[in-house]
Amino acid sequence: MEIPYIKMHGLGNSYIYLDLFQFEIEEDQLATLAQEVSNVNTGIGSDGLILIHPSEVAEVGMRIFNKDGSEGMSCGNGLRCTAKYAYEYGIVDRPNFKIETKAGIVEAEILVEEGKVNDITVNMGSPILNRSAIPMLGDDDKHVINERFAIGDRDLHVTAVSMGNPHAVYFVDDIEQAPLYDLGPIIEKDERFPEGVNVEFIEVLSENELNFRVWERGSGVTQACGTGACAAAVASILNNNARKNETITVHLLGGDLQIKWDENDQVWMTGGADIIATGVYQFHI
Ligand SMILES: N[C@H](CCC[C@H](N)C(=O)O)C(=O)O
Repeated sequence: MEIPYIKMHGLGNSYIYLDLFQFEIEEDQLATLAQEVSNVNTGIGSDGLILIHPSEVAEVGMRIFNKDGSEGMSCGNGLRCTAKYAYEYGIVDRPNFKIETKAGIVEAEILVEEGKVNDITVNMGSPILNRSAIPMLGDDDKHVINERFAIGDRDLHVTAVSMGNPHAVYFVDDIEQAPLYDLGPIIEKDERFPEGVNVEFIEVLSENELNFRVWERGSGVTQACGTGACAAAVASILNNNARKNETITVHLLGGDLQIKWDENDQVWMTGGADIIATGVYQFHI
C-alpha cells in the first residue's frame, strides 16, 4: 500500500506526517505504521508518526504516535510543524488558527518574514499540576514539586507537570552528567506513573536559561521535546528558579525554544519547524 508522507522536524525531533485531508487510513493500522516508518533501517526513520487531519472544532487536527506505536496526547514540535504545513500547503488561509489535539485545542501563530515562515508560536494552554491529573500515584492530590523520588539506590527529587501529556522533571547540576540513558527508561515505566511518563533532566543556567535533555515516553532520547520544554520551564518557575511572564530560553540538543508561562496561566512556546522531504512509503500491511 503506497502512502504519501512528509518528513518534518522541530529542532531535530522528526516525525513522518500524513496529510489526511488528501487520503484516509484505517485506525487499526496506525500503531503498526508508526513502528514501521520510525525504523531508521527498514523504514524512513523518525521519532514517530503524526496525522494532520480534518477537525470539526478547529481549522486542523493533529494526532501523534510514538516510535513504539503508542499514541501521545500532544506534541509541541509536532504542533509547530503541523502549523507550518497547514499554512504553506493551503489548509489554512491565515497565520493565526486553532489546532485540535487529544489534549485539547491550541492556538498557533505563524510568524512570517518576507513571505517565509520563520518561527511559530503556540499557546500550549495551562499546565496541569494536580498529582491525580498528571497522573502520578501518591497519598494526596496536591502539586508534585521537588518531591523525594527514590529510584534504585538514587535519591532524586521530581517535579511533575502535564501539558496534556505527563512529564517528570529532575534538576541536575551538570546536564552532561544527567542519568538520561540509565534512569530515563526506568522512570518512563515506573509504577508511580500509571500511564508512563516523559522524563526531563534540566540544568538551571539562570532565571532565563535552562539546559535540557529528554527521554521520551515511547520514543527514548530525542533531540527535542516541545511539551517537555514547556514542562521544564513551568518546573523551574515552581521551584523559584525562574519567574512567570518572563521568556525562558530552553537549550535542547537540537536547538533553542522560547517558553513563557504568563499571568493568565497560559504557556507559550516559540520555535522553528522545517520540512525535510516528501515521498511515498511502501506500507507492508
Ligand atoms: N516530542 C513531543 C512530545 C511527545 C510526547 C510523547 N512522547 C508522549 O507524551 O507519549 C513534543 O515535542 O512535545
